[in-house]
Amino acid sequence: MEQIKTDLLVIGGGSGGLSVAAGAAQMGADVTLLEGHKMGGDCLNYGCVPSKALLAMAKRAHEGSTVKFVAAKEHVARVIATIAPHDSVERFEGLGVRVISNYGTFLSPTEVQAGDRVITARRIVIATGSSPLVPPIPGIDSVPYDTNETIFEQREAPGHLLIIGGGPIGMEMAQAHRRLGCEVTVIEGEKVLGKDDPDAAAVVIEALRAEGIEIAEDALAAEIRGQPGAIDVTAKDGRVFAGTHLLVAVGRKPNIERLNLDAAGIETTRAGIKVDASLKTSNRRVYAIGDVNGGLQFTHVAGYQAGIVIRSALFGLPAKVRTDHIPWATYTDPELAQVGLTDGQARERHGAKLEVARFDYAGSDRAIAEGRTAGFVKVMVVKGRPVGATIVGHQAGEHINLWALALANRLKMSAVAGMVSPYPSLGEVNKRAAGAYFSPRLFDSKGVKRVVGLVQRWLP
Ligand SMILES: Cc1cc2nc3c(=O)[nH]c(=O)nc-3n(C[C@H](O)[C@H](O)[C@H](O)COP(=O)(O)OP(=O)(O)OC[C@H]3O[C@@H](n4cnc5c(N)ncnc54)[C@H](O)[C@@H]3O)c2cc1C
Ligand SMILES: NC(=O)c1ccc[n+]([C@@H]2O[C@H](COP(=O)([O-])OP(=O)(O)OC[C@H]3O[C@@H](n4cnc5c(N)ncnc54)[C@H](O)[C@@H]3O)[C@@H](O)[C@H]2O)c1
Repeated sequence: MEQIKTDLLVIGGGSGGLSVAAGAAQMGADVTLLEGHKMGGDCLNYGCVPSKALLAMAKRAHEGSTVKFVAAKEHVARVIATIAPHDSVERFEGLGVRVISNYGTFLSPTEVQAGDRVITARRIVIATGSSPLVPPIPGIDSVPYDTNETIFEQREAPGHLLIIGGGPIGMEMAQAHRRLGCEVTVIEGEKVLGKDDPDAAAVVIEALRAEGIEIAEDALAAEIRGQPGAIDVTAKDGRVFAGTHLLVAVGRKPNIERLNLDAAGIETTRAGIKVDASLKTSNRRVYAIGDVNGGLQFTHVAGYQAGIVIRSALFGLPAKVRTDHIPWATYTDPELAQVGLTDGQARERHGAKLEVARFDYAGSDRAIAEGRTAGFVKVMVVKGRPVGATIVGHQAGEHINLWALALANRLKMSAVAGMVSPYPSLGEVNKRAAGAYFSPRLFDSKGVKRVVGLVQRWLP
């Protein structure tokens, strides 16, 4: 066995692991990175990148271009190949990282084996991500099915795609496939996009239904029967959904099987590896970031957590994660984006102190000009500061950036209201929402009217 001593060992070369490795190596640490499968992890190979590339082709088809299903999939492969060099072994070796293309397994609290090498590290970061959860629904193994790990490889268009799960993966894939000419049925056990504001989710659901997607809620998949090309999913309440192909998108499970965490004294919960606010596991020299710790499962969260670990592991500085400023977006058309608390969560937390400012896309001249009037901005405000924002509508994922900035820096509503937005930009919806917060104070106030009356009497 070859023995390696390193400052920082990173296990997993996806969104989180690559961010830690690149940052730490460029700051002068001796860094070793283990990746057992594909550099770039889920986001590049089976997640964000292929899903957005497929949605982009689907959008073109929806707008009238002729897009063959196979051509859309080739576009997906090209996009991955274009981005891949950025996450490649070569690039990371160029940054000074020792990359080992193998899976890591703990031998002890400070040693990890990868193939025929044993690595001892001062600090270890676990960033092994998550995998699709495939629940043991009776009959599931009797039919072929896809997950996010296989669907982007399929070159043949499904005639009728059944999707179990109406979360972000289910809804993005539903719209992409529908727009590329497939029949699509979404079978959701509870509520579609259930982690989001229900009024906002309703806007997405209505738009997708209008495009011909069948969406069934409160339809927990309980049994699957059939054969290749003819699949039936039966819901708990007896409803039967028939299709030709099946996609399972019902959530994630943490990638911990290969790690032998017991040998390292690392505790887990059902969601993933247990971490404290500084992302340390129950073994104080080991951190866990990204999907594997079972928190919010997004690429930008893995990247944010990488920064926290660098601060703590490289500089020995105290660093704690925040979650109150984390945004997310579902890239259906219309998009749905959130940062901070939803209306429901804010009401529960702040009660009567909560004020909700709302502006509808229908009031935006640009949205009218573009024919994109479905949607709204809702801002949850407590004592003059936003504590959450929900946007559903055209480019909501872009517009949420402003509120992400406001929440990250604890800005006041007056900061957004004081911004001058170019007219007629769609982003003006944010300023108008801030305006909606102040307008009752300005226009419905007897005090303001009295002051204006007085001043007008005395002004020359
Ligand atoms: C279809 C889909 C669409 C998505 N879209 C978005 C989106 O639009 N925006 C967004 O923010 N997020 C999106 N996500 C979520 C995003 O992909 C994840 O949150 C992100 O990839 C998590 O990063 P990570 O570093 O934790 O894990 P990953 O990126 O998955 O990386 C983990 C890596 O660790 C490797 N590994 C596992 N075990 C070991 C081991 N023992 N030793 C060595 N290596 C190991 C794996 O091979 C993998 O490469 C999407 C996910 C899916 C599935
Ligand atoms: N745009 C984005 O940022 C984006 C896109 C895709 C995925 N992601 C990330 O990946 C994660 C996983 O996505 P996901 O959509 O798989 O998971 P999810 O947990 O968000 O949604 C899964 C859905 O499946 C439903 N479900 C579970 N069991 C069921 C059953 N037996 N029958 C019918 N429905 C059932 C659940 O009620 C839930 O609504 C997301 O939470 C998110 O963190 C992000």
